[in-house]
Amino acid sequence: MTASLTEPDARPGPLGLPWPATASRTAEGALAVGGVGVHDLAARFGTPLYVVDEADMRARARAFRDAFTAAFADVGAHAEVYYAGKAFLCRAVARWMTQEGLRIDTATLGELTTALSAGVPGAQIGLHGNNKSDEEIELALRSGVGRIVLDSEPEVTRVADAAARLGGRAPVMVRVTTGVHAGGHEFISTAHEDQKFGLSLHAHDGETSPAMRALLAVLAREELDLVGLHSHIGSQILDAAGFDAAAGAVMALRADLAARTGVLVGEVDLGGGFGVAYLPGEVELEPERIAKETAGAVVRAAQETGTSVPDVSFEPGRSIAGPAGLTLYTVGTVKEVALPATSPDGATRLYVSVDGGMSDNIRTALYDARYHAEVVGRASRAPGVLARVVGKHCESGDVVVHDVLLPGDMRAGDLLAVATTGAYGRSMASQYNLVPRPGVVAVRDGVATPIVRRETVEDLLALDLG
Ligand SMILES: Cc1ncc(COP(=O)(O)O)c(C=O)c1O
Ligand SMILES: N[C@@H](CCCC[NH3+])C(=O)O
Repeated sequence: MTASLTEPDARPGPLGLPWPATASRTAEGALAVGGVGVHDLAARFGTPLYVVDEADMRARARAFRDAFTAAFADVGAHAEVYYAGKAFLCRAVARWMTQEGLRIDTATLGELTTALSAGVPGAQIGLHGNNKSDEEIELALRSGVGRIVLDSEPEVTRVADAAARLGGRAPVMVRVTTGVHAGGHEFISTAHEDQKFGLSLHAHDGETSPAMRALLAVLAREELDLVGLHSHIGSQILDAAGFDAAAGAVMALRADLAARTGVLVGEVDLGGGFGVAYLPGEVELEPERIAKETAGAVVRAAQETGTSVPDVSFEPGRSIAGPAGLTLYTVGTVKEVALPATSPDGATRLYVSVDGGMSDNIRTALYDARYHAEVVGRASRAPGVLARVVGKHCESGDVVVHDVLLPGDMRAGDLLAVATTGAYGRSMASQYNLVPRPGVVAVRDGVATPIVRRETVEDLLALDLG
């Protein structure tokens, strides 16, 4: 049993983290988000349903933009924030982010096309990807994206050749692996990163690192404009120290390139990865704190390397979308399961099955992620019992919430919400067991607006060519 288990609390009033900012309990004990009650949402749109608190998501985007702009203006530099679309992207979200002054980071043809189709100007879009297709590179170039982040040496040639074919130039960044791998509370420094992204700063031949080789190759191609260096160290990071180390490593590479070639790269992107609160009592990495700490780190690195402070950019995804979203489910089977006598969790566990599962939230199965859930359709005075929220899939690992205290009087038909599912929920959803993916509804000022349609079994059959 985890230490973070808290007694279910259905008292009226605002809920606070990990719930969306506008979430509150009505006097009857039901949850409302964005001024819309969960019974209305379930009746109008069905369950499972992803619900996004639009005001919260916009406010989070603004908070990062404002914090980075202010912290870097203080040290004479310009900062841009790219919303990482992989967390959750649809046209409405792309428009919200653009209206709040953010740019959009994309990583595939689908994300790039969605951002463009929302009306985001190409110049405000970045394209990532460790295995970009020709189609992705060409669309990026044709739509005039602000930057293509190169992830390997062959890609230098591929993007330059594509630009030459199209008769234009390509603004590029080079993504480096700094040896800092961060995630959760931990970060470990390693000389090599045994993973697929980016170009190592470590010189295997003792002379020129893959990152430096790629940079020299970029400078040798007249179709390429080297606009920046890029580093992304991990995700769900709650400590600024990893960014400090990464900034130092990237700034050292920037100084080294300048010493070798006279080219001082204008921008450094330190990626995303800012952690959020998934459970009651957890804290998130505050925008002001991470902005001030990274600005300090970049200035220190500039002083140490005797170079100017570059412009910077960041790519938060989870910290903008995650806490603004929840998933609403209807409870089905409720089963009390006897635990082995040796179990530290007590005599029984209540298995609460919901009408979705690992197809709408794979993070629990994939990363052993922890979530918080509450009964949100009613108040209950029943004492909390140790429960596990599971889905409807044919898999014993189909768990949505490992451990949570739920009222002992849980029953079929109850509405249950899982908090902090706004990032990497819908965007990583599957149709496992031919379960159609849930839709997404934005709630704001008492109005619910569907922004992604729920799939139907007919949609699935339409893909099936018989
Ligand atoms: C290159 C890059 N940028 C940004 C992000 C967004 O990360 P997060 O959602 O943790 O902020 C990721 C994902 O980890 C990424 O790979
Ligand atoms: N999808 C992951 C994060 C990966 C971020 C992409 N580089 C998650 O749900 O936590």
